[in-house]
Amino acid sequence: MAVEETGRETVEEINPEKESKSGVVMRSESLNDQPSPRGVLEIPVLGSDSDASSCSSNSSSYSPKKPVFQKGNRDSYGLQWKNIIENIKKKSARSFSIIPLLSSYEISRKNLRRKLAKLHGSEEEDVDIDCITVSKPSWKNFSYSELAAATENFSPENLLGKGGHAEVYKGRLSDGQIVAVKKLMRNKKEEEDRASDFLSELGIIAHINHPNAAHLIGFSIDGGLHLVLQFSPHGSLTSVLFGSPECLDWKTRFKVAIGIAEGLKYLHHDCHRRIIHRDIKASNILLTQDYEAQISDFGLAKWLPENWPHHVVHPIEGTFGYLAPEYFMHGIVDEKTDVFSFGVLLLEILTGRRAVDSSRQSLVIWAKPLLESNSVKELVDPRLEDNYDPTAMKRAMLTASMCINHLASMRPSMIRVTELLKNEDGLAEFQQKTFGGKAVIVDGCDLQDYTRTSYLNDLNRHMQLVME
Ligand SMILES: Nc1ncnc2c1ncn2[C@@H]1O[C@H](COP(=O)(O)OP(=O)(O)OP(=O)(O)O)[C@@H](O)[C@H]1O
Repeated sequence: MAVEETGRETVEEINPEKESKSGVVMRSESLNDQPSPRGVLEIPVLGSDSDASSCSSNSSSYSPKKPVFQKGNRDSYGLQWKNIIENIKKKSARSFSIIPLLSSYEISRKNLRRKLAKLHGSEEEDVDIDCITVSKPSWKNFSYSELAAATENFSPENLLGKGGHAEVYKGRLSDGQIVAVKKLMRNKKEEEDRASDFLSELGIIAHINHPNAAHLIGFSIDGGLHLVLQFSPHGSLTSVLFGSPECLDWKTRFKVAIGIAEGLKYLHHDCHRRIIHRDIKASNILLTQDYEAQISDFGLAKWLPENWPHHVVHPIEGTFGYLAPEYFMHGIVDEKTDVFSFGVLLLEILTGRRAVDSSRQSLVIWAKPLLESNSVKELVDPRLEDNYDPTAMKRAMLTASMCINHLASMRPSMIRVTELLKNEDGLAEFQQKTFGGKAVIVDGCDLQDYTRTSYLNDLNRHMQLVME
């Protein structure tokens, strides 16, 4: 069953993002580091299932766990979640001029009840969603004054970064903890849409718990919408990879690549409902003190119930250069959309080149022939010189090749990607054979499909549309 989702048709047009004739909301953030606003949220406020699913792990010793559905147990977590929603509803009623949240809340509860009934194979009326709670540590509900004090009144000196719909400030809480405060900006977007975006991001980020995913500390709905996140001292991968005169060494690059792969594997395979991030890119990868990669910015993320092979969304949002062909051509969203973006990100890590360079050349288009001819030296970031592990580099190149396959079905799952990168099953299954002097990957990839130029044609056509 494919689920067609037609989000609101409003699209912001703030440079460098623009809506193409094909109805695609594009970001060209790799051209510069301008904000990349987004226009639409497709996840219903509460019917997003976000209140009914959980994925947890212990960050010190991670072991994926399925969520615990506890019927009839209105414990603190259930109440807390309910209170958040109620609070935002109240705030919305007070400070937002338009309040469809109340009605959409009821509709979403209905949706959730229906979906759960389907999953449980029971009648809709039988499912009591009020009683579905999950075990999870609590997050703090901050007041505006606490966050203002922590960030010195959101002073520009504490500004860590600015995205399309948020400003992120460094802050010190009263107990001394250093945090990142993500403040949703008031832009062209309707207030109600921002509240929905906030709930959607909160709903997902609050339910994930993995060393390679951003960690939520709390939130605030006082004086604006804020997420309080663990602070990442090295900022984003963009700044470390492209914005620093120092060359990121190979070992760290490879560790970051594996971390992102592990984080995506967790989102796709270890959560009760699969989570598709939809905006995997270098600026959404944060780095901890010891360069552990953390996937952040779940503003576009979507839940995908087990019996839904994919979503079909419109309009299409994302960042130019990272989008899979089936997504930008047809709006199809599933795990393989993220796998493609991961492939592009992996190429950025290997080559030191951006997904789209200053002359608007796509990294995928540039790298494909080099990957096919196994031209390691031409492909690898020249700043690395010869300081890399050639075997690991080869594995990474092969993995990237597979991830950017234009056919979604040919791309590996993130489980396979982590195995490949970590060489868990050796390179045997994944050898190269030489055909007419060309090295070609033969890991289940159809040779003809792999070497077809249709992706390049699609991408070129798409690029023309976007740039028009
Ligand atoms: N926890 C954090 N620690 C340190 N820096 C952070 C943190 N979170 C975000 N940042 C910085 O702020 C920038 C913007 O954050 P984020 O991507 O969440 O905003 P956004 O508006 O959602 O972006 P987008 O345009 O992708 O939607 C990041 O690229 C990063 O540089």
